[in-house]
Amino acid sequence: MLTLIKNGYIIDPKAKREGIFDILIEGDRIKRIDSNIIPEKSATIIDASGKTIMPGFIDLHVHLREPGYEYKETIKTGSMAAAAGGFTTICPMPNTKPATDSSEVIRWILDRAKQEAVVNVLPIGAITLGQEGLELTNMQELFEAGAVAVSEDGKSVMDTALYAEGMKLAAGNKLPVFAHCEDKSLVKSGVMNAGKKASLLGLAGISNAVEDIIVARDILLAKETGVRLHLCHCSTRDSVKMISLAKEEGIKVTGEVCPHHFALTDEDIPSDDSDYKMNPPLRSADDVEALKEGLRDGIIDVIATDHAPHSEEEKSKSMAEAPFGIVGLETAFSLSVTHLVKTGYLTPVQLVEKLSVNPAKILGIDRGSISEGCVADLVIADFDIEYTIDKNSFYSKGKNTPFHESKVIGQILYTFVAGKVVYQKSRNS
Ligand SMILES: NC(=O)N[C@@H](CC(=O)O)C(=O)O
Ligand SMILES: [Zn+2]
Ligand SMILES: [Zn+2]
Repeated sequence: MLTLIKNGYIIDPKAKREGIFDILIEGDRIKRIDSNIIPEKSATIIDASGKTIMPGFIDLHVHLREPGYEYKETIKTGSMAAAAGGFTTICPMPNTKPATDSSEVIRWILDRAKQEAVVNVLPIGAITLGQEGLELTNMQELFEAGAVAVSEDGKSVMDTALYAEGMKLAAGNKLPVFAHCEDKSLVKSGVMNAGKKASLLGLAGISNAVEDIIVARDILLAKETGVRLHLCHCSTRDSVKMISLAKEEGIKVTGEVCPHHFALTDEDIPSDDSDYKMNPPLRSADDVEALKEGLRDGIIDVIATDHAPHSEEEKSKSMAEAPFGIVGLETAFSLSVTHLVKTGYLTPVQLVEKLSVNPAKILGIDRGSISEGCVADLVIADFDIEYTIDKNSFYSKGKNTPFHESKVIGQILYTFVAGKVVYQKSRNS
């Protein structure tokens, strides 16, 4: 099986290739990259003139909800949403039911993904049993079963001594720790950023200190234990500052920002609407500016979605009652192009670094490039097309997004995983 993608503009920072080329795909691999390829055998031809070709995106932070919460999302539907968003590899967090805290659950997810997923699924194991914060998981067992990282996402490990022990075990097994930073004792009943807007809406606030205190703690623990620390969904100016300081000191820390945190501020929350409720919350304009500058300056390494689907019934409740989380896989690229590339914060090359090259590096996987001989995980996108986001067109079961009917720029046209088209934009979407 041959596929020839003609005249696309390749952006591949890892291979230092940028320009218009043809790509010949044979089976699951990239066979040739050159100008004007004429295949020996008959090939399916895709005209990519005027379009951009990038290595497939890698999302370090998704919630696929399986096992246990299949009414919110399944590995199958989550993977289809990923494909539609240009993501060819996704890492599901362990807050499932049961939690991903044993080799059995890791193997079950991998098995299910092999049968049903249209993209690569690399699971993240829990740090404590049942994510209860009391007893560490067997990280060697998780690693051997296929976990690519450990995390307690959904909450922090609040017992600092236990966490330090966990970090040492993770480091010993070459597993990075993906940290959700939230001091539970400070949150109380908070549902949105503490500030003027929260007071105006009469809702309880979540201060920046809730995140910043644990970011500081976790960086210090990483310094002491030598673990590779990846900070999930950073939302505050001080998180960016602390990551910058830690990097200057040579501590092995990386940072991630989610599209909603750079696309919206707390002032954009129109009313008591739980489609604007996520953890951490939408922050102030000053924080948003710091996140965008952090991305621009290379302090923030990764854009990840924290795709967190919930049912319509759950999200029809008020801010105070509904669960935290919004979907993100199908809007991440457009929001990034609209709010980072078109506004001059990131070049398209830097965007590919944040969405593909750096995540691959953090996972230590052989992805994030489209060179000859590589597995053909790639996307074809249009950086200039304008469209209106429609949540009803999502492949995800979750429709919980604050971006429904938002006008954005940039769209995914094709997604290839191992040489196969797993998503193709239909003419009227
Ligand atoms: N981000 C969220 O608001 N929710 C996530 C949990 C998490 O990422 O902490 C979820 O699992 O729903
Ligand atoms: Zn989290
Ligand atoms: Zn999460």
